[in-house]
Amino acid sequence: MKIAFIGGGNMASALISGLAGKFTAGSNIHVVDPNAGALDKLHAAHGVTTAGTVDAAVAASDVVVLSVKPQQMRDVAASLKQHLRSDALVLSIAAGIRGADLARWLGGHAAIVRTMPNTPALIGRGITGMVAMQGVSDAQKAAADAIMKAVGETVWLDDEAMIDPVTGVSGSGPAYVFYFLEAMQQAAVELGLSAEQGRELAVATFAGAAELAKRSDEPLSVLRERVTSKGGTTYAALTSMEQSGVKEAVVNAVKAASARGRELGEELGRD
Ligand SMILES: NC(=O)C1=CN([C@@H]2O[C@H](COP(=O)(O)OP(=O)(O)OC[C@H]3O[C@@H](n4cnc5c(N)ncnc54)[C@H](OP(=O)(O)O)[C@@H]3O)[C@@H](O)[C@H]2O)C=CC1
Ligand SMILES: O=C(O)[C@@H]1CCC=N1
Repeated sequence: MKIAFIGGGNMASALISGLAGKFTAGSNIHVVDPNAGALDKLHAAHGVTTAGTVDAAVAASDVVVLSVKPQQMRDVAASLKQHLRSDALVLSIAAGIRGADLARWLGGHAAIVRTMPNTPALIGRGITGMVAMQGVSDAQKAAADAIMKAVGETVWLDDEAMIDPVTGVSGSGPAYVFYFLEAMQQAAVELGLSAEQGRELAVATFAGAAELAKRSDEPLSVLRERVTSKGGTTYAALTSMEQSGVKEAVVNAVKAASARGRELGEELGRD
């Protein structure tokens, strides 16, 4: 399977790192991006072929992943449409951009799967929300699933509108985790530990707790309560978080990301 990426930035690089040499040989992956330095790095790391603009290798690809910023998508689609094979599967990873708009910009191309991956794909631990537009065959749906499963888990959605909530939870989610880790590290340092110790303790705690939650069938609240001894240290911390409105702030943040996804689609889809 030949896969072309249009846009070789952060998320494309994470996907390519997860796919090259595992799902398919790096030489089966072609990356188009105007930044020569980024292309050189991807070529050196994974043996992918590269180009500065859409070219014949894109036209020869079975799958074309659209991995430019949402604001760049309309122009990219316009420059891509005359090169796109009618049977090529298009995977869009862009936040917001609606399938119908993309199909129109691509001159009525039918086979489009909208996806919302996340950067842990880099280490095969991503999770991708996916929705197939009408016109995607079962074989193409299976191919899209196989590509994204090669870099982690997949969750298929029936309703395209649900891709915005997925963006809010898991697409943007790694940034919230890193933000929380930064706060835990800062607290560790303020309490006298070194930055390295703070990072090690915080990261191991997050990874361990997340893995425990993944392997458990119990409600998350039960797992939390097991850490929380009556009148103890965790109780003191959680009471402080409640008083500071941490849960509400997180809920509002996820909703803000989801709303921004919907807004981007509306803004950028307008003719
Ligand atoms: N980062 C993430 O965690 C996630 C991102 N996404 C989605 O992935 C997409 C890319 O995001 P991200 O990787 O963060 O963004 P980046 O800006 O890192 O990557 C986009 C790349 O596309 C390049 N580009 C611009 N115009 C063209 C063109 N005409 N042809 C080919 N390449 C072009 C950009 O170059 P230049 O910088 O010079 O413009 C840049 O290198 C977005 O749509 C985003 O919504 C989805 C899930 C998670
Ligand atoms: O911040 C963004 O818009 C992209 C989409 C999800 C993660 N990063």
